[in-house]
Amino acid sequence: MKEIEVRPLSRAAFAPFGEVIEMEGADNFPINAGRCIRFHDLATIETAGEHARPMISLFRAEPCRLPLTLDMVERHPLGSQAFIPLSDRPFLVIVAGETENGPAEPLAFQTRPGQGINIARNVWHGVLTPLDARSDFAVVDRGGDGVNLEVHVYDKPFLVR
Ligand SMILES: NC(=O)N[C@@H](O)C(=O)O
Ligand code: NI
Repeated sequence: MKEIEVRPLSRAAFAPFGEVIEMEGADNFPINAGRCIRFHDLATIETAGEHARPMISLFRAEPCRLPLTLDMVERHPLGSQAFIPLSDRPFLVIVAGETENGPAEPLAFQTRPGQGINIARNVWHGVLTPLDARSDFAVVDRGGDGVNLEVHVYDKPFLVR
């Protein structure tokens, strides 16, 4: 199996696939008479199609251990999908570019504690994958009519390590 090395998540590396949601390096300003700092406009929620609307859900996801065999990615043609951790545990982020024959070889990132992501509309990604323990996330993605899930199974799986 081809091996995919996990790298630290960074705004620059993730930029082709979406945004990193974190305070570090973010535009910020005080509000509420200085009692709160707003880390402003970290990501854009995309929604398309009939009756499209942004929605908020909570996910409780089971962990995986590395190395991980990856054989599937998915994408949401009608909207973005943001995962914001409610714990300080890291999670695995798998994304892939597009080729004329479907998803490219995937890239794998590990978040630092507190980092979240917003996967842009129609970007191939692995499903939510905590690493250390069952973890809870706030998820912001698209509600509405139509099919918002496309799945691709790779001919040959990858070993993410
Ligand atoms: N299916 C679902 O809501 N979650 C996936 O899209 C995922 O990316 O984890
Ligand atoms: Ni998804």
